[in-house]
Amino acid sequence: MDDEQSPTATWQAKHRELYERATRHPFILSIRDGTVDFSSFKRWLGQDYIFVREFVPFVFSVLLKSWKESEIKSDMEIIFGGAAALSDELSWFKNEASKWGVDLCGITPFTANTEYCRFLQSFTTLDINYTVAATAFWAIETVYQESFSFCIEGDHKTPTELLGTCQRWGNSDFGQYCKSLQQIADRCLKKAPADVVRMAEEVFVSVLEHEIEFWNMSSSE
Ligand SMILES: Cc1ncc(CO)c(N)n1
Repeated sequence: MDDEQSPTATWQAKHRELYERATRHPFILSIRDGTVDFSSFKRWLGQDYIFVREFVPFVFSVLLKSWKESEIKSDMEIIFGGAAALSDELSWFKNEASKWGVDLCGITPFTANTEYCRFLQSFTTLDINYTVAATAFWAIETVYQESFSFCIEGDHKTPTELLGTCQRWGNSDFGQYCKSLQQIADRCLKKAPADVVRMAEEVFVSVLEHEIEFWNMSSSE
């Protein structure tokens, strides 16, 4: 991919510090170096289950926008692939939670989670256009991909019990899927008017901030 032509790659470079705080968070580094506190992991697991449940209507709203607004048929198929995988993902959370003794029914979302979920909900209205929603979708998935792939590459000391979790988002198929989402976002952004591009950049920054708060919430007592 030609980075100079990619608005999303430009933003990754422009907001590098924030981007690294989201994708190389101390919580992720602690998984990779094996010092992670398992009670933090369990907190993350329960909170992320709540998040993914809210992510379902968000992803379907992006799907609906792609069906209405995109001229490229493959967009809908890529997004539908992501949407369809969420059913399996929710089952994975339930299975993982029972392995760790986390009761998913008794979980109350923390503030950072509630705020992130409210942010997701704000995209489901029809006045948010496809370009902005697709940018948010790409950013949300990519933070997890870059974070968890880092835990399984190089000479990591990721605890065996956490390898499945890291592979779920860190595997190369998920990486390829994120690249497809990036191509969708870039193609839309290149022909979008300036105010839409500006809004998409703000959304990208907001996603990074929400992701950092989500990791903070998971790793703090
Ligand atoms: C907080 C958060 N961000 C991104 C993803 C990726 O789907 C997730 N599961 N949770």
